[in-house]
Amino acid sequence: MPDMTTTQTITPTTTATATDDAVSGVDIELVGVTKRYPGQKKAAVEDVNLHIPAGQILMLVGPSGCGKTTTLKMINRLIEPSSGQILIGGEDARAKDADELRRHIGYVIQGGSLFPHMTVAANIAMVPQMLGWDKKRITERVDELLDLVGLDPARYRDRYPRELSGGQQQRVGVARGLAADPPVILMDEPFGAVDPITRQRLQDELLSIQEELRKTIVCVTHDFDEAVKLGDQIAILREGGEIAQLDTPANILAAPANRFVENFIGAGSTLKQLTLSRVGEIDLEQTTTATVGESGPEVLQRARTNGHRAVVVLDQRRRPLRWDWLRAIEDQPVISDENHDLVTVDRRATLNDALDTMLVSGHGGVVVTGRRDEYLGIVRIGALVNLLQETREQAEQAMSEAAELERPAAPDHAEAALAAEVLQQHAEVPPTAEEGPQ
Ligand SMILES: Nc1ncnc2c1ncn2[C@@H]1O[C@H](COP(=O)(O)OP(=O)(O)OP(=O)(O)O)[C@@H](O)[C@H]1O
Repeated sequence: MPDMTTTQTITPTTTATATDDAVSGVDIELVGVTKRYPGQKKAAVEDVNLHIPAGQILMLVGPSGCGKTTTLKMINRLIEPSSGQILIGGEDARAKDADELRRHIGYVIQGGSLFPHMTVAANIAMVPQMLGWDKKRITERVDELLDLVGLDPARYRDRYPRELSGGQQQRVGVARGLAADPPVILMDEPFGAVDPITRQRLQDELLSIQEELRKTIVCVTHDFDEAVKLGDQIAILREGGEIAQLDTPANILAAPANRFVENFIGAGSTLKQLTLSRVGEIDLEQTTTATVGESGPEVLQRARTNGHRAVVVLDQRRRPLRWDWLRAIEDQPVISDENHDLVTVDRRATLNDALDTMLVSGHGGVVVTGRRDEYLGIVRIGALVNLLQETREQAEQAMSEAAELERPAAPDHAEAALAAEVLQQHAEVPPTAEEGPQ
């Protein structure tokens, strides 16, 4: 048995232990793993020790060239380690046939990397086909997966990748990674090639899928916010695959282990705290809603009685269509079904995602949706300011405790004050003349 004393172990989080029954992932262990590329003097990855418990997401981040991809690809042996041991579910990965090993490890990369000459269904079905599944089982599985990643099977299964948007291709890539229900999924910059709003959606979807399936996921990203959002734990690597810090996102933000980590996290660690909280975790504000087809004057009266200056218009299935100022309602004898492509956020989005959307909204807030895109409420910048102020107070408390224990200092509270001020200003911006009510 190898010496495990120096292995960095990820402590299971509360969520991981709460529903252990549902975990379909298995443990991964890297023991003294080194990769030396031919002709290179220095090892790309040297003596890495990691233990990723079943059902958790580990995010690998670090500067370019530090060995993230090399570490990831050694797990499914797309890159052969020079030395060390890799255990997946307690079994030695290096003792297995590499092709066989890869059939039981999902692999998702940037852009989905779909085969252009194959339909969506054929792309997803690749591994199940290699595993010899029968046709009926494969067809059912393809449809089930398309549903899971939010694509209507009837509409998309026979399309070719060029007939899909970047985000849809990435969804198919995720479906393909999940196809044979592998316990382990490796992801290399999975959402790197899509626009920020689509990226948020894909991240939210991945979290929702993971809530259900509880795979063991190792994911490389350049985006520290993405690591904070998705990771149960984050490993920050420095050159040679050296682990500068391995911990939960909250702990890394609150107490960076060293100067390298501090620099890597960069400025704005207080604002990054917003990435730790989900929209669904805070009290949503309720505003007046109206349903398409309702009497405009009645809605107007209701909103005025409630003291609201705007109304969220919902379709018959309670999905938000637009956010009208009262002046717009005055022009509608009957509430119209006009769709303004309102940008909403899912309850699983982080407060940071919500802030991005709020800052471009004339309402200083954003509409929040839940299951099946149904309206849940709204969240305003003011609520985030309050949260940051609470975070600052907690940070101050932590700092005084840390000072006693001579631990590294927690987040910079001067920065929190500044951030809160900036947000306060945004919260106070009045609606523009055209948008403004009365
Ligand atoms: N096939 C190869 N042959 C030689 N050296 C390589 C090879 N692949 C990677 N390297 C080197 O190994 C080191 C680690 O590379 P790796 O791709 O794992 O880093 P990374 O952290 O994923 O980088 P990036 O964020 O830029 O993708 C780098 O110095 C790189 O130049």
